[in-house]
Amino acid sequence: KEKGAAVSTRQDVDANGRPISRIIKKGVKDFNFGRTLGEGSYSTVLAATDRQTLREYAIKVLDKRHIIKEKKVKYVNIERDTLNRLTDHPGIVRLYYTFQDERSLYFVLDLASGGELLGVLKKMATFDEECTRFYGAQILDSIAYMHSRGVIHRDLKPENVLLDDQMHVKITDFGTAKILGLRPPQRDGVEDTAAAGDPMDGAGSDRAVSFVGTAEYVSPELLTDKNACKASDLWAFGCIVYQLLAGRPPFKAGNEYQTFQKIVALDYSFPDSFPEVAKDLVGRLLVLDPAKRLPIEQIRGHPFFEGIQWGKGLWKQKAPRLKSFV
Ligand SMILES: C[C@@H](Nc1nc2c(c3cc(-c4cn[nH]c4)ccc13)C(=O)N=C/C2=C\CC1CC1)C(C)(C)C
Repeated sequence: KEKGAAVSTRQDVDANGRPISRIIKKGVKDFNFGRTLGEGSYSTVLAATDRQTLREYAIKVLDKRHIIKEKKVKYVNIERDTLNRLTDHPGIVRLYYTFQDERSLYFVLDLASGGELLGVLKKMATFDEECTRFYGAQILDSIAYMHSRGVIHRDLKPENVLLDDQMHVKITDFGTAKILGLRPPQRDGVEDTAAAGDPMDGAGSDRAVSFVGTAEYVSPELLTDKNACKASDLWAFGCIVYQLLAGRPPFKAGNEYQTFQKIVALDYSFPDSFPEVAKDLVGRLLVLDPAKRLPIEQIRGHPFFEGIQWGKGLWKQKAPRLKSFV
Protein backbone atom coordinates (compact mmCIF):
# COMPACT_ATOMS: atom_id res chain seq x y z
CA LYS A 1 0.00 0.00 0.00
CA GLU A 2 1.48 3.32 -1.08
CA LYS A 3 2.23 5.62 1.89
CA GLY A 4 -0.75 7.87 2.52
CA ALA A 5 -2.61 5.98 -0.21
CA ALA A 6 -6.23 6.86 -0.81
CA VAL A 7 -8.12 4.24 1.08
CA SER A 8 -11.42 4.17 2.80
CA THR A 9 -12.55 0.87 4.21
CA ARG A 10 -16.09 -0.31 4.88
CA GLN A 11 -16.13 -2.66 7.80
CA ASP A 12 -18.10 -5.69 6.59
CA VAL A 13 -18.18 -8.89 8.53
CA ASP A 14 -18.11 -12.46 7.21
CA ALA A 15 -20.42 -15.32 8.24
CA ASN A 16 -18.52 -15.75 11.49
CA GLY A 17 -18.77 -12.02 12.29
CA ARG A 18 -15.07 -11.51 11.42
CA PRO A 19 -14.53 -8.02 9.82
CA ILE A 20 -13.74 -7.92 6.08
CA SER A 21 -12.05 -4.66 5.13
CA ARG A 22 -12.59 -3.73 1.52
CA ILE A 23 -10.02 -1.24 0.17
CA ILE A 24 -11.66 1.40 -2.04
CA LYS A 25 -9.14 3.51 -3.87
CA LYS A 26 -10.50 6.93 -4.86
CA GLY A 27 -9.87 8.09 -8.39
CA VAL A 28 -10.65 10.88 -10.80
CA LYS A 29 -14.25 9.78 -11.19
CA ASP A 30 -14.84 10.30 -7.44
CA PHE A 31 -14.40 14.07 -7.82
CA ASN A 32 -16.13 16.99 -9.51
CA PHE A 33 -13.30 19.22 -10.71
CA GLY A 34 -13.82 22.99 -10.50
CA ARG A 35 -11.80 26.09 -11.37
CA THR A 36 -8.07 26.37 -11.75
CA LEU A 37 -6.56 27.80 -8.55
CA GLY A 38 -2.94 28.09 -9.61
CA GLU A 39 -0.48 27.00 -12.27
CA GLY A 40 2.92 25.67 -11.33
CA SER A 41 5.75 25.20 -13.83
CA TYR A 42 4.66 21.62 -14.50
CA SER A 43 1.42 21.27 -12.62
CA THR A 44 -2.05 22.74 -12.25
CA VAL A 45 -3.96 23.03 -9.00
CA LEU A 46 -7.73 22.70 -9.33
CA ALA A 47 -10.56 23.02 -6.84
CA ALA A 48 -12.44 19.70 -6.53
CA THR A 49 -15.34 18.24 -4.58
CA ASP A 50 -15.44 14.63 -3.38
CA ARG A 51 -18.74 13.41 -4.87
CA GLN A 52 -19.39 11.02 -2.00
CA THR A 53 -18.53 13.21 1.02
CA LEU A 54 -19.04 16.63 -0.71
CA ARG A 55 -15.81 17.74 0.97
CA GLU A 56 -13.81 20.34 -0.97
CA TYR A 57 -10.12 19.80 -1.81
CA ALA A 58 -7.39 21.24 -3.97
CA ILE A 59 -6.06 18.66 -6.40
CA LYS A 60 -2.62 19.18 -7.93
CA VAL A 61 -2.54 17.49 -11.33
CA LEU A 62 0.81 16.61 -12.85
CA ASP A 63 1.23 15.43 -16.43
CA LYS A 64 3.43 12.32 -16.28
CA ARG A 65 4.84 12.61 -19.80
CA HIS A 66 5.76 16.29 -19.25
CA ILE A 67 7.43 15.54 -15.89
CA ILE A 68 9.55 12.80 -17.43
CA LYS A 69 10.40 14.85 -20.54
CA GLU A 70 11.39 17.86 -18.37
CA LYS A 71 13.33 15.60 -15.95
CA LYS A 72 11.21 16.82 -13.01
CA VAL A 73 10.58 13.40 -11.46
CA LYS A 74 13.01 14.26 -8.63
CA TYR A 75 11.03 17.41 -7.74
CA VAL A 76 7.73 15.53 -7.70
CA ASN A 77 9.18 12.93 -5.35
CA ILE A 78 10.70 15.63 -3.11
CA GLU A 79 7.34 17.40 -2.91
CA ARG A 80 5.45 14.21 -2.07
CA ASP A 81 8.06 13.08 0.49
CA THR A 82 8.16 16.56 2.06
CA LEU A 83 4.37 16.78 2.30
CA ASN A 84 4.27 13.28 3.82
CA ARG A 85 6.65 14.51 6.52
CA LEU A 86 4.73 17.69 7.30
CA THR A 87 1.34 16.24 8.15
CA ASP A 88 0.52 17.61 11.59
CA HIS A 89 0.77 21.37 11.58
CA PRO A 90 -2.12 23.77 10.89
CA GLY A 91 0.17 26.13 8.93
CA ILE A 92 1.17 23.62 6.26
CA VAL A 93 -1.05 22.53 3.36
CA ARG A 94 -1.92 18.88 4.06
CA LEU A 95 -1.54 16.09 1.49
CA TYR A 96 -4.35 13.56 2.09
CA TYR A 97 -3.48 11.04 -0.60
CA THR A 98 -2.33 10.57 -4.16
CA PHE A 99 -3.58 8.50 -7.08
CA GLN A 100 -2.84 8.33 -10.78
CA ASP A 101 -4.33 7.38 -14.13
CA GLU A 102 -2.54 6.63 -17.37
CA ARG A 103 -1.81 10.30 -18.06
CA SER A 104 -1.52 12.14 -14.74
CA LEU A 105 -0.55 12.07 -11.08
CA TYR A 106 -3.03 13.56 -8.62
CA PHE A 107 -2.22 15.00 -5.17
CA VAL A 108 -5.35 15.52 -3.03
CA LEU A 109 -4.67 18.44 -0.70
CA ASP A 110 -6.18 21.04 1.65
CA LEU A 111 -8.10 23.73 -0.17
CA ALA A 112 -6.83 27.16 0.92
CA SER A 113 -9.92 29.08 -0.10
CA GLY A 114 -8.51 32.44 1.03
CA GLY A 115 -6.01 32.31 -1.83
CA GLU A 116 -2.50 33.76 -1.81
CA LEU A 117 -1.30 36.17 0.87
CA LEU A 118 0.24 38.16 -2.00
CA GLY A 119 -3.20 38.73 -3.50
CA VAL A 120 -4.59 40.02 -0.20
CA LEU A 121 -1.50 42.23 0.32
CA LYS A 122 -1.88 43.73 -3.16
CA LYS A 123 -5.51 44.65 -2.36
CA MET A 124 -4.51 46.17 1.00
CA ALA A 125 -1.26 47.75 -0.29
CA THR A 126 0.20 47.27 3.23
CA PHE A 127 -0.71 45.43 6.46
CA ASP A 128 -0.81 47.31 9.75
CA GLU A 129 1.42 46.17 12.65
CA GLU A 130 -1.24 43.96 14.25
CA CYS A 131 -1.92 42.04 11.01
CA THR A 132 1.82 41.79 10.26
CA ARG A 133 2.40 40.47 13.77
CA PHE A 134 -0.33 37.82 13.43
CA TYR A 135 0.61 36.62 9.92
CA GLY A 136 4.33 36.87 10.70
CA ALA A 137 3.81 34.72 13.81
CA GLN A 138 1.84 32.04 11.92
CA ILE A 139 4.46 31.93 9.14
CA LEU A 140 7.30 31.71 11.71
CA ASP A 141 5.49 28.94 13.64
CA SER A 142 5.15 27.00 10.37
CA ILE A 143 8.84 27.51 9.50
CA ALA A 144 9.80 26.28 13.00
CA TYR A 145 7.75 23.12 12.44
CA MET A 146 9.27 22.51 8.97
CA HIS A 147 12.78 22.93 10.35
CA SER A 148 12.01 20.63 13.30
CA ARG A 149 11.05 17.98 10.72
CA GLY A 150 14.33 18.52 8.83
CA VAL A 151 12.77 20.43 5.92
CA ILE A 152 14.07 23.69 4.41
CA HIS A 153 11.43 25.32 2.18
CA ARG A 154 13.97 27.36 0.08
CA ASP A 155 11.33 29.35 -1.83
CA LEU A 156 9.22 31.12 0.80
CA LYS A 157 7.41 34.13 -0.63
CA PRO A 158 3.92 35.70 -0.34
CA GLU A 159 2.69 33.65 -3.33
CA ASN A 160 3.45 30.44 -1.42
CA VAL A 161 1.76 31.62 1.77
CA LEU A 162 -1.90 30.74 1.28
CA LEU A 163 -4.89 31.52 3.48
CA ASP A 164 -7.64 29.12 4.51
CA ASP A 165 -11.33 29.90 5.01
CA GLN A 166 -10.52 31.30 8.49
CA MET A 167 -7.84 33.52 6.94
CA HIS A 168 -5.16 31.48 8.72
CA VAL A 169 -1.83 30.69 7.04
CA LYS A 170 -1.27 27.58 4.90
CA ILE A 171 2.25 27.32 3.47
CA THR A 172 2.56 25.50 0.17
CA ASP A 173 4.76 24.63 -2.85
CA PHE A 174 7.41 22.22 -1.59
CA GLY A 175 8.75 21.05 -4.95
CA THR A 176 12.01 22.90 -4.28
CA ALA A 177 12.30 22.03 -0.59
CA LYS A 178 15.36 20.33 0.84
CA ILE A 179 15.01 17.41 3.21
CA LEU A 180 17.97 17.33 5.64
CA GLY A 181 19.55 14.08 6.71
CA LEU A 182 18.79 12.35 3.42
CA ARG A 183 21.98 10.90 2.00
CA PRO A 184 22.57 12.90 -1.21
CA PRO A 185 23.24 10.32 -3.96
CA GLN A 186 26.83 11.24 -4.79
CA ARG A 187 28.20 11.83 -1.26
CA ASP A 188 30.52 9.48 0.54
CA GLY A 189 27.77 8.74 3.01
CA VAL A 190 28.72 11.45 5.48
CA GLU A 191 25.58 12.57 7.33
CA ASP A 192 25.18 16.25 6.66
CA THR A 193 22.84 17.15 9.50
CA ALA A 194 24.06 18.79 12.65
CA ALA A 195 21.85 18.81 15.75
CA ALA A 196 18.24 19.63 14.88
CA GLY A 197 17.42 23.33 15.19
CA ASP A 198 20.82 24.44 14.03
CA PRO A 199 20.14 27.41 11.68
CA MET A 200 23.17 26.46 9.64
CA ASP A 201 21.65 23.02 9.09
CA GLY A 202 21.98 22.02 5.44
CA ALA A 203 24.85 24.40 4.77
CA GLY A 204 27.53 22.80 2.61
CA SER A 205 25.39 19.84 1.72
CA ASP A 206 24.15 20.20 -1.83
CA ARG A 207 27.13 21.60 -3.72
CA ALA A 208 25.75 21.40 -7.21
CA VAL A 209 22.46 23.08 -6.36
CA SER A 210 20.64 23.67 -9.61
CA PHE A 211 17.83 25.56 -7.93
CA VAL A 212 17.65 29.22 -7.01
CA GLY A 213 14.44 30.60 -5.49
CA THR A 214 12.51 33.66 -6.58
CA ALA A 215 14.86 36.59 -7.08
CA GLU A 216 13.45 39.03 -4.50
CA TYR A 217 13.56 36.47 -1.65
CA VAL A 218 16.78 34.60 -2.46
CA SER A 219 19.31 34.59 0.39
CA PRO A 220 22.86 35.88 -0.22
CA GLU A 221 24.45 32.51 0.67
CA LEU A 222 22.49 30.87 -2.13
CA LEU A 223 23.90 33.45 -4.58
CA THR A 224 27.50 33.41 -3.34
CA ASP A 225 28.33 29.85 -2.32
CA LYS A 226 25.31 28.03 -3.75
CA ASN A 227 24.17 26.68 -0.39
CA ALA A 228 20.81 27.02 1.28
CA CYS A 229 20.47 26.29 4.97
CA LYS A 230 17.67 26.64 7.50
CA ALA A 231 18.70 30.28 8.03
CA SER A 232 17.91 30.89 4.33
CA ASP A 233 14.22 30.50 5.20
CA LEU A 234 14.71 33.14 7.92
CA TRP A 235 16.15 35.57 5.36
CA ALA A 236 12.99 35.06 3.24
CA PHE A 237 10.90 35.49 6.41
CA GLY A 238 12.62 38.87 6.99
CA CYS A 239 11.79 39.89 3.41
CA ILE A 240 8.12 38.91 3.91
CA VAL A 241 7.75 40.86 7.20
CA TYR A 242 9.32 43.90 5.50
CA GLN A 243 6.96 43.53 2.51
CA LEU A 244 3.80 43.23 4.65
CA LEU A 245 4.53 46.58 6.34
CA ALA A 246 6.13 48.41 3.39
CA GLY A 247 3.95 47.02 0.58
CA ARG A 248 7.01 46.00 -1.45
CA PRO A 249 9.96 43.59 -0.95
CA PRO A 250 13.23 45.09 0.42
CA PHE A 251 15.30 44.05 -2.62
CA LYS A 252 13.67 44.85 -5.95
CA ALA A 253 15.41 46.21 -9.03
CA GLY A 254 14.74 46.48 -12.76
CA ASN A 255 15.92 42.93 -13.46
CA GLU A 256 16.97 39.80 -11.56
CA TYR A 257 20.69 40.49 -11.87
CA GLN A 258 20.33 43.98 -10.33
CA THR A 259 18.13 42.50 -7.58
CA PHE A 260 20.86 39.92 -6.81
CA GLN A 261 23.44 42.75 -6.67
CA LYS A 262 21.30 44.58 -4.07
CA ILE A 263 20.95 41.39 -1.99
CA VAL A 264 24.64 40.53 -1.79
CA ALA A 265 25.40 44.22 -1.05
CA LEU A 266 22.62 44.32 1.57
CA ASP A 267 21.41 47.39 -0.29
CA TYR A 268 17.96 48.19 1.14
CA SER A 269 16.38 50.88 3.27
CA PHE A 270 13.22 51.33 5.35
CA PRO A 271 10.40 53.75 4.47
CA ASP A 272 10.30 56.60 7.07
CA SER A 273 6.99 55.33 8.45
CA PHE A 274 8.37 51.81 9.10
CA PRO A 275 7.84 51.05 12.82
CA GLU A 276 11.11 51.11 14.83
CA VAL A 277 10.44 47.75 16.55
CA ALA A 278 9.92 46.13 13.13
CA LYS A 279 13.10 47.79 11.78
CA ASP A 280 15.00 46.12 14.63
CA LEU A 281 13.55 42.68 13.87
CA VAL A 282 14.05 42.88 10.09
CA GLY A 283 17.55 44.26 10.69
CA ARG A 284 18.43 41.09 12.64
CA LEU A 285 17.10 38.80 9.88
CA LEU A 286 18.48 40.52 6.75
CA VAL A 287 22.05 39.72 7.79
CA LEU A 288 24.51 38.50 5.14
CA ASP A 289 26.12 35.86 7.38
CA PRO A 290 23.45 33.13 7.90
CA ALA A 291 25.06 32.14 11.20
CA LYS A 292 24.40 35.66 12.55
CA ARG A 293 20.66 35.75 11.75
CA LEU A 294 18.35 35.69 14.76
CA PRO A 295 17.46 32.05 15.52
CA ILE A 296 13.76 31.16 15.65
CA GLU A 297 13.48 30.99 19.46
CA GLN A 298 14.91 34.53 19.71
CA ILE A 299 12.55 35.77 16.96
CA ARG A 300 9.63 34.44 19.00
CA GLY A 301 10.92 36.45 21.97
CA HIS A 302 11.53 39.65 19.96
CA PRO A 303 9.53 42.72 21.14
CA PHE A 304 7.82 42.88 17.71
CA PHE A 305 5.97 39.67 18.65
CA GLU A 306 5.06 40.98 22.12
CA GLY A 307 1.61 39.67 23.03
CA ILE A 308 1.65 36.76 20.59
CA GLN A 309 0.38 33.57 22.20
CA TRP A 310 2.68 30.91 20.62
CA GLY A 311 1.55 27.28 20.29
CA LYS A 312 -2.02 26.04 19.77
CA GLY A 313 -3.55 29.39 20.83
CA LEU A 314 -1.99 31.11 17.83
CA TRP A 315 -4.02 28.84 15.52
CA LYS A 316 -7.26 28.90 17.50
CA GLN A 317 -7.68 32.67 17.69
CA LYS A 318 -9.62 34.70 15.14
CA ALA A 319 -7.48 36.31 12.42
CA PRO A 320 -7.38 40.10 12.90
CA ARG A 321 -9.52 42.17 10.50
CA LEU A 322 -7.21 43.23 7.68
CA LYS A 323 -6.17 46.88 8.04
CA SER A 324 -3.64 48.85 6.03
CA PHE A 325 -0.56 50.46 7.49
CA VAL A 326 -1.21 54.15 6.89
C1 LIG B 1 1.54 28.08 -5.05
C2 LIG B 1 0.57 27.27 -5.87
N1 LIG B 1 -0.77 27.91 -5.78
C3 LIG B 1 -1.74 27.33 -5.06
N2 LIG B 1 -1.48 26.13 -4.54
C4 LIG B 1 -2.41 25.50 -3.76
C5 LIG B 1 -3.67 26.05 -3.48
C6 LIG B 1 -3.98 27.33 -4.07
C7 LIG B 1 -5.23 27.97 -3.89
C8 LIG B 1 -5.47 29.21 -4.47
C9 LIG B 1 -6.76 29.83 -4.30
C10 LIG B 1 -7.80 29.36 -3.55
N3 LIG B 1 -8.82 30.22 -3.66
N4 LIG B 1 -8.45 31.22 -4.49
C11 LIG B 1 -7.18 31.00 -4.91
C12 LIG B 1 -4.47 29.85 -5.23
C13 LIG B 1 -3.24 29.24 -5.43
C14 LIG B 1 -2.99 27.98 -4.86
C15 LIG B 1 -4.57 25.29 -2.59
O1 LIG B 1 -5.71 25.71 -2.28
N5 LIG B 1 -4.15 24.10 -2.09
C16 LIG B 1 -2.95 23.55 -2.35
C17 LIG B 1 -2.04 24.22 -3.21
C18 LIG B 1 -0.79 23.70 -3.56
C19 LIG B 1 -0.36 22.39 -3.05
C20 LIG B 1 1.08 22.12 -3.47
C21 LIG B 1 1.93 21.69 -2.36
C22 LIG B 1 1.45 20.71 -3.45
C23 LIG B 1 1.02 27.17 -7.32
C24 LIG B 1 1.01 28.57 -7.95
C25 LIG B 1 2.38 26.54 -7.37
C26 LIG B 1 0.01 26.30 -8.06
